[in-house]
Amino acid sequence: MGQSLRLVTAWRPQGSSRKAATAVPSILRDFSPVGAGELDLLRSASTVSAVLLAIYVYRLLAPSAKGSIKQLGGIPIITAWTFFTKRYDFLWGHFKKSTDPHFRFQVLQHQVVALRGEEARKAFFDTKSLDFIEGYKILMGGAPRLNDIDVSDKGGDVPWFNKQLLSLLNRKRLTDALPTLLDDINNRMLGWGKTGSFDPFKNIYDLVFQMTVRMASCAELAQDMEVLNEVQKLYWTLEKSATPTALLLPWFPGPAKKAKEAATKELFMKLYGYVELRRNAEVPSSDAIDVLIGQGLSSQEIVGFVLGVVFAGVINTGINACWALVYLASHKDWKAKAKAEVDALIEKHTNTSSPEILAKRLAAIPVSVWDDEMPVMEAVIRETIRMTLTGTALRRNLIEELTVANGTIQKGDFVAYSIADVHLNDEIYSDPYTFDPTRFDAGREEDKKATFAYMGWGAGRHPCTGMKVAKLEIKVIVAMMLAGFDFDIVDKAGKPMAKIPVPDRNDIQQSRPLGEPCYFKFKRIVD
Ligand code: HEM
Repeated sequence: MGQSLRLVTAWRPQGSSRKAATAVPSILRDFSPVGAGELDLLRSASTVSAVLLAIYVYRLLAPSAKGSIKQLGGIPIITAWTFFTKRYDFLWGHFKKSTDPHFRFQVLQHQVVALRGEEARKAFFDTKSLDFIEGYKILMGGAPRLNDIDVSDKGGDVPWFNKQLLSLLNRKRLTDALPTLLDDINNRMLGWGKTGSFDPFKNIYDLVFQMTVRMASCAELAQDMEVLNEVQKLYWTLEKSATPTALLLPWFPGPAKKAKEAATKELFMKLYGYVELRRNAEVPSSDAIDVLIGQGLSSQEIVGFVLGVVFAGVINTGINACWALVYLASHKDWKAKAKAEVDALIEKHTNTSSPEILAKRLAAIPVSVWDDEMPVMEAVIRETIRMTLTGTALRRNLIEELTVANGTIQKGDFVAYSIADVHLNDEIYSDPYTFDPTRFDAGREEDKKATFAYMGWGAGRHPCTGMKVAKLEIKVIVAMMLAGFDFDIVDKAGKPMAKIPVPDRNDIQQSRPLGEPCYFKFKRIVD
């Protein structure tokens, strides 16, 4: 096990490593169920042992019988533990050992099939029998389940959730929300002072949290900083309660389960209070909670919906707002291009000689322009998401036995697809670890090289329904930073970073930089 972990840690899923896996010595070493010292012993053992070893290795290397998917050996609880603690290394470490498009392993009583390759990807995202909610519920955790606190929950009804989301996040509503979102950002930024430094993985997440709550709930909650901070704390308690123990032994009455239930209850009660407050208000507002009340939803349904938006939105939008800024700060040419784009729009859509603050001037740029007339920002966000979104999509096969890439997926099996399989694949993206937004330009279009080669917003049966609001939030945060501040990326000592930060691909929750943390040293240049 130790040896396999070392191999795992050193690996990165570039196409070349897959090719390397076909070289005989590497295969022998990787597939060997014994350590190097033990192999030496075996080499000097009797002919009988050598023959037995040869048969054993042959059986491991021989093509699988039709329909069978190789099963990982080892102790299921240890396999499962690594799947939860270092998911990226776990999946790619095992893929490295073979050229197969799949392998199978056990997580307690559950069977999980990991897939890779174009055929598998297409099946994964297009097949009806592979259920989205069931996949994430058990193998991901995090999001609260109201059923756990004896409250009926529509959270598992994705079409219902999407319908509410689309009714709330249309262009008209985003237009109405834009000035308030920019005010929220500005107020937070005023709190940073005129010069200083901050951890983007704290301050930018705080911003995104407030913006997400603003879009999904009501003004009373979004602007009460004290309650908002409490809600945010509960949110992170829940995100972090998805410990291996809590996921593997959900019935176990340990501290993680207790903390999760207490946080779910408290969060539910707080949000419920705001829904009731709005229900009893004399004058309805245009905030999300009021719209949902107007549509006849019960208070429980509204709380479930608000929680759904927060859990679907905060992490992804937060991660990508942070990394877009980190990549821009690390690539001065792109930072200059993106800033020029924002400055040109301010120039075009606002009166630059007016004394209005930057947030007000940015709010005067129509949402249609934010959506459609920012090619540099679009490419930066697209490339940022390609580089950061390398986590694992999950499904559960609920309806019927399936054959995918010649392997049988039984009814009840879980299925895992690591998005790194496309996003960091050097047969699709040249030099995939380098930030290069021009890879999407006409003439190159690397994201069109294979089926579902770009998975940034999902594909097939479950495309992201929050894309528009997420992009708008990232763009306004980045625009406020570019137009309002001089900022540089620095290390803890305030010195320029020695290397461009890389996301920790095992950090499922926050995708913080691997190794040394980074900070932004800033100076406010436009109020
Ligand atoms: C930069 C931010 C975001 C990124 C990169 C992102 C990415 C994705 C991806 C890759 C999927 C597909 C997952 C899968 O197939 O397993 C997805 C689905 C989804 N996303 Fe997002 N997302 C973002 C923000 C948001 C926000 C802000 C919301 C809600 C307000 C949201 C709501 C959803 C929902 C509801 C689905 C499932 C849709 C369905 O099953 O029909 N996302 N997202």
